[in-house]
Amino acid sequence: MGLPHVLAVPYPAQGHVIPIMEVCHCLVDQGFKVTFVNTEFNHKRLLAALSEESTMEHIVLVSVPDGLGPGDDRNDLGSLTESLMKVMPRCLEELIEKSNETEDPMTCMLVDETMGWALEVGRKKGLRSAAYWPGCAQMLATKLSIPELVSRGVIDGYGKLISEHEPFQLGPGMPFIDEPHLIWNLIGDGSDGRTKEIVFNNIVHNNRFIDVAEFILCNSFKEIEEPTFRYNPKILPIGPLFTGLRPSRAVGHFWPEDAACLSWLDEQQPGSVVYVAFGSFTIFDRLQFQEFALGLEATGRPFLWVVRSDLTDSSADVYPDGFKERVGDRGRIVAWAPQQKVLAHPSVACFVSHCGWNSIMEGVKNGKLFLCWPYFGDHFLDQIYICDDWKVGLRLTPDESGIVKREQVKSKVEELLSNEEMRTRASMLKENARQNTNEGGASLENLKIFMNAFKA
Ligand SMILES: O=c1ccn([C@@H]2O[C@H](COP(=O)(O)OP(=O)(O)O[C@H]3O[C@H](CO)[C@@H](O)[C@H](O)[C@H]3O)[C@@H](O)[C@H]2O)c(=O)[nH]1
Repeated sequence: MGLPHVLAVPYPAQGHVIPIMEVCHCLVDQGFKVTFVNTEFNHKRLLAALSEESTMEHIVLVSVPDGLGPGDDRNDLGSLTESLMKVMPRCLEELIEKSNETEDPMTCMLVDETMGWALEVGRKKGLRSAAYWPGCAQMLATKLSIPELVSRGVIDGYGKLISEHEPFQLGPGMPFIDEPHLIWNLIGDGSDGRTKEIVFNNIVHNNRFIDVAEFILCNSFKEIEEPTFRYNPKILPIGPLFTGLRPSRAVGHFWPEDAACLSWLDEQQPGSVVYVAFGSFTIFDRLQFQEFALGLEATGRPFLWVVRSDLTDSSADVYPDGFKERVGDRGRIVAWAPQQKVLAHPSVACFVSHCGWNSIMEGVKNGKLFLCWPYFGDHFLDQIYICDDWKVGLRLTPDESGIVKREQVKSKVEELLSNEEMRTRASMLKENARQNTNEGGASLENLKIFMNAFKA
């Protein structure tokens, strides 16, 4: 008999490809072969960003079209989602059929929950499957509870809160959710004003297939979302994921990592550096970007700042006059960092973050404090967890002109770094995270249950 063979299908976004790739490395360690499907667009980026040292042993990278044209906006998540649903099912079927002619035919699928329809492809082709959700469990539980919320009279059949100004709780102890925090309202409304509707309909559509999945996995752990795991025990936490720390494992970056910043971190004092990164989607306008730069300068602290090539809406040199000369070697700016390694570095004191869930898990497992600056989507809910529930971070809040001013950046960094209670709580979370992924830990046990089942 051939190797157990997984077809891994992430949603085509950086925050989805990385964690699914991490799970795939765990599967490879357990003797699985993996075929990892990217869209053609992302496949090219991923190959171009691979470093020479990193390996993808037993992971075969393949690509399929996303159905969009060469110049189309792939950050328009509504049209991307719609297009994928049209073109990808047939491509996946073909991949499965082709593998049936090899020594190791595909035996199971690991599907991004956002693309639940792919579970149906697997079912038709006789594959076992697991769904993976890269955000917080609470958000997944909300998505899966749409029929319950409709029958409880909380939302209508279009996802609108019936009592608009009354936040609701999905289950006891879970965070309160109001209209703007419903996941289908979080992504904006795209250029044609249809994104909310597309996302809501897509969730309802996906929910029809979730029962096909034998496992629903997510990158979280028991202690940080206990009420949610009680409310929906089908959601199995396997986090925080950790492959990104193994030196030679490629985790699927879309941009080449600037590894030299690790040597720069080695030269800094322990617990001194402000690390700033806003994930793969966030965009700043020029004015806010400059104001923030001046805020970092005003902290007087060493900082490592990820400025992606597309972080600002301006192609010109956007830094304030004389900024780079004034901060000199105290400030290190990179286009893409090896973030997991950066957050594990003892020189890093805190993380100024957009609150993407992967970034949060990476910060939490390293005991870091957060300065939260949510951008869109789940970031606002994640911020509530950090600041109000776990109490390991503070908010950066735009003033009445919609700008986070430099004085606020400076004062919040100081307030954060002088807060001993927060530091103690962050260390406790780090310890919880470690226990979960150590031998005998709940997350590791869940991961093993899933892997052993699919190996059989
Ligand atoms: O310089 C960098 C910056 C980021 N990363 C990595 O990129 C990933 C970014 O993921 P995340 O922090 O979740 O942010 P987004 O890329 O914005 O992720 C999208 O996907 C996530 C999972 O669904 C959601 O939680 C976010 O809201 C959504 O924006 C993380 O693994 C980071 O380690 C790097 O390696 N280097």
